[in-house]
Amino acid sequence: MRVSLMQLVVDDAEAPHDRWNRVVKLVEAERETGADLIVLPELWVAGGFDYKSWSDHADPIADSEPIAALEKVRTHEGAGPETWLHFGSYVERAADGTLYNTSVFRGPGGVRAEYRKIHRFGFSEGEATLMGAGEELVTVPSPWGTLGLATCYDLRFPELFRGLLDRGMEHLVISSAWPAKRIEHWRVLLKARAIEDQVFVFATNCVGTNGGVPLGGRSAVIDPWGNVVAEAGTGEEVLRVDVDPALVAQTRGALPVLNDRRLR
Ligand SMILES: O=C(O)CCC(=O)C(=O)O
Repeated sequence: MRVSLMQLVVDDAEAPHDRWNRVVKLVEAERETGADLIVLPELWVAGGFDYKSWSDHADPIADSEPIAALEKVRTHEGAGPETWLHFGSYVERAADGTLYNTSVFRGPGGVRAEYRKIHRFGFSEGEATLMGAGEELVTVPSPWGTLGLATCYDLRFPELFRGLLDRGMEHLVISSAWPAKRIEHWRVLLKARAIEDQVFVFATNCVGTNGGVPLGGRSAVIDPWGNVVAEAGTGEEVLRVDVDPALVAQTRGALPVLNDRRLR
């Protein structure tokens, strides 16, 4: 399984429209490398910390221009072959007007999943006041095993991942806009989730300064034993990694700690 984590610059100096046009070309080039799964970061169109602009860049998922443009890339304009693509998250405007931080996932044969971020970051501002909270855990069946979806701040809430585990998660896909200031938390928690749930972790972050907040990069692939298979730096880059999904079952067989869970 070849995974491409696209660590994007999401900077105040670039207009969202220019950014998504640029990223569509990057994803097209990445598709040509033979990636099985491409993963983009959180809120990379509007910017994870540019709260004030969120409403200007919000759409129902079905009406989003950037998502439609990427869907064309993903499907070779409908002519196939189709790539598996985690579009990252988007400011979704729901039918009742509520905004959500929604991850959009598409795969061949009509695989579609949307995950509304459950834990909103910001305490008394930002997401916590401007967006609705998702309520549903989302897993996606794939040829490589069941993928669990999570977004950024969710990483701090281990019970979410136990819930995904109970729904069959074998690989965790996380899309983020995690600040540089707390990047050591990110690195430790990614490893913790891989070790405690015995999953591959595919985690894509942003870089650049958004809404005045420097973002930390360090996108990473962690194996189910907790080894860092690959880690990005602090600039724009694609982390392109081949992994063996069978390592999840091997790890769970060699160290069957999940069988000893008592509290559910
Ligand atoms: O938990 C953190 O430190 C960062 C979370 C965050 O930036 C987010 O969820 O957007």
